[in-house]
Amino acid sequence: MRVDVITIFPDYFGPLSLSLIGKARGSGLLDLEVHDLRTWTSDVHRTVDDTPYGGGPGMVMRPEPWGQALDAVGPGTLIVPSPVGKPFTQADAQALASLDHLIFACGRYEGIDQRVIDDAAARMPVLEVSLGDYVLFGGEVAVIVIMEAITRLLPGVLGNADSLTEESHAAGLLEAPVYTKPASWRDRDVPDVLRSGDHGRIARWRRDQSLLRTAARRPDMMAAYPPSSLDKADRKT
Ligand SMILES: COc1ccc(Cn2ccc3ccc(-c4cc(N)[nH]n4)cc32)cc1
Repeated sequence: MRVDVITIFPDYFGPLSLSLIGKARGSGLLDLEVHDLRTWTSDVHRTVDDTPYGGGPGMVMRPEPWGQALDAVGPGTLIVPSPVGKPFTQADAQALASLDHLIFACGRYEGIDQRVIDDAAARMPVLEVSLGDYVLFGGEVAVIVIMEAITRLLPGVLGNADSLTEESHAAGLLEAPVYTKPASWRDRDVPDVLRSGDHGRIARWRRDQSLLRTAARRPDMMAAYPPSSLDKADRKT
């Protein structure tokens, strides 16, 4: 997978050289390049922002540098983190993980001139995505989160591919609690079922825990939970 990131803060992406993403880059599974948007400015001050038409607080990112940057690195699938974007989901991560070329546009200030998005959409798929109902300073942190969600789905990145097949978020539920040694810690014991060796019982316990957690913490996920995936044992009689 080829990924181009365009930003005015390239140093924000140091974390993408670490851990499993760093290994994926080193092994060639992920070909990632970070570009400084100011590369495509032409004035002595390398200006990337200007005052908003119609007035209002803050500054807006100018269209010219963005247009030239996207011309240079595109075409590909353009992902623009934004407070007004579609909520980013695991399904989105799975869909994006199957693509060949992603381009991330990291906005700052009050955002990017809308004409940049409209012009790009005329020649490549564009997704404006939100990470949640809170406001960040810019798109960089969102890109790091999205890149983690996508990269862990790339074949060969996670040593234990089972982690993905059993992932409950992909199945529409929250994960069950996890435990490791010691069996007893500060007078708190690991649930006996997890030490029973009875894999069928363990699977049912984990499923029940996932359903309980999802019902308690994410009624929205519970409401959307596909009844077709309920085992007979889970169906309400
Ligand atoms: C319209 O009001 C605002 C517009 C922009 C901003 C700051 N800002 C600039 C670019 C940018 C990119 C993504 C995000 C973001 C994404 C999520 N889920 N929260 N915040 C924030 C961003 C603040 C407020």
